[in-house]
Amino acid sequence: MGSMDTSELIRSVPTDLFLGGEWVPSGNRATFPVHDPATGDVLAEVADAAPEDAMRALDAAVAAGRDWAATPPRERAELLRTVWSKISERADDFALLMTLEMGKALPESRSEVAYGTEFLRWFSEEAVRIAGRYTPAPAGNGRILVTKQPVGPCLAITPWNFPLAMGTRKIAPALAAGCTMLVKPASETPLTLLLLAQIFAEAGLPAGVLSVLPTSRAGDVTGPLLEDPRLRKLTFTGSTAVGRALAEKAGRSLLRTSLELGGNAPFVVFDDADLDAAVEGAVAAKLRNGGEACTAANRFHVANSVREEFVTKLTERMASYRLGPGTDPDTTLGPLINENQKKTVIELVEDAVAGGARVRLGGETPEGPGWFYPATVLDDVPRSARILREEVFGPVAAVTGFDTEDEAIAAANDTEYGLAAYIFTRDLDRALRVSDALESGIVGVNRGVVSDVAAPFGGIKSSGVGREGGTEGIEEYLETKYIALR
Ligand SMILES: NC(=O)c1ccc[n+]([C@@H]2O[C@H](COP(=O)([O-])OP(=O)(O)OC[C@H]3O[C@@H](n4cnc5c(N)ncnc54)[C@H](O)[C@@H]3O)[C@@H](O)[C@H]2O)c1
Ligand SMILES: O=CCCC(=O)O
Repeated sequence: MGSMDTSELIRSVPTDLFLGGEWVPSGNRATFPVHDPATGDVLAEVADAAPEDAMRALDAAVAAGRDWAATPPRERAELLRTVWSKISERADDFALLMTLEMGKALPESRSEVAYGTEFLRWFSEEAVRIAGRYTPAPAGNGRILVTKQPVGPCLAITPWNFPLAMGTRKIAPALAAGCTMLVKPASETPLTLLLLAQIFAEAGLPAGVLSVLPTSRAGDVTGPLLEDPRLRKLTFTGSTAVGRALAEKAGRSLLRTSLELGGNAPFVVFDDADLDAAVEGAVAAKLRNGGEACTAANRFHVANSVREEFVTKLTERMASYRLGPGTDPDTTLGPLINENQKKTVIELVEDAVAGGARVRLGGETPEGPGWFYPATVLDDVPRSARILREEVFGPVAAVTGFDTEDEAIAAANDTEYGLAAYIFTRDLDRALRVSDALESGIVGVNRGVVSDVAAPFGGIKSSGVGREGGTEGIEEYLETKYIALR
């Protein structure tokens, strides 16, 4: 199928609930609007799932669970592979849809399609490699058989910033492992996962294995699920505040829980770094996804001896980014997701500047509709500035200086978060020493993009629990069973 234009695409994307394998039309039920961040206009009205819908979806997931778990891994793998190939054929439609509902520039959306679909292919390959072990008991009185079984029905709650990838990174390993899944997409960007559900249905996914439940009442809809003993796992990606609240609820039911939460990534440039490479890495780490990535470099700690040169070059590179509607072919930086996010970015910049930070680029909000904010560089950011502690989730680079390696490590670790960190140095010993000392789940050494479907992605401290992707990702959906043999 060829690519569609905007109105054709929006008309063709499902806006109903995908409940247990069936499309449930909005009918008399309420709908909620999805906005275009470039204009603030309503793009589509989507059926608003109610708590009863979620319970029906769970009934269906439980009913389908046994058969899906017993489906040969090769068949589960082939289904994921078919969906991977169907999305790849419709890559342009997925990219345009994400740009429309999330705002990011089209090249960013295209990268996300490539990244997001790859989880389907990767986990189609992992589905057939779920292994256990068989060993003699040390006392010689028996044998130990260890097997892996699917966890059971799972609930996934996903954010708006990567509307496809944050869904496929959960759905693909869950289905590969033999679990059934209910997904609640972010209310800002439900359309992408509804289109994905349509493709799963076309590919022949059995009823009940996957449900997609857009809703404007996230807490009301997911609350009863978390209390239902038939649900066996919660996997959440989103803010630390919401993750914490959900973990408390999940804890009451002792649910298996994976949390991919907020970040506050440090980007450390040592005096021996290749500065041009560091600037390229910095631009990627900062402006990928318009700065709205949990891995986004938030704080740039730069050796004072090279700081001025680094900041001058960074400013030059970030100035070349063109702010505009994501659908405009000349745009390299799209709008932020919504008014609230724009307010947060403005507030954090104002706070830093009030404390003495120097604006080297941007810092002024353009007039007109849409939630635009320009690429911004702040230097001399004071230690007290909120932007050094809070995730800005926008195209703002906050730079501070350091003199010694210990000082750089201490500054980098001075945060409650621990998702990604970046270091630039030509000294291998230093790279390994500092990587060991950084309190983060991921370290990028001389590179500004760390995400890879084949690598375990996840954080420590307030950035979460568990890993997605890699060979580790499927383990999150598997229980270990020990069978004691005589
Ligand atoms: N670590 C990661 O892999 C990762 C990836 C992407 C985004 N994030 C983080 O996500 C945040 C941005 O995403 P966001 O604004 O969508 O986060 P958010 O926490 O506001 O929302 C995430 C999801 O949780 C839902 N939600 C909100 N309140 C809820 C409640 N009371 N009960 C149940 N569900 C609820 C939302 O509707 C959405 O689907 C950032 O902090 C970012 O760092 C982390
Ligand atoms: O926003 C966080 C996810 C980013 C990624 O997976 O690369």
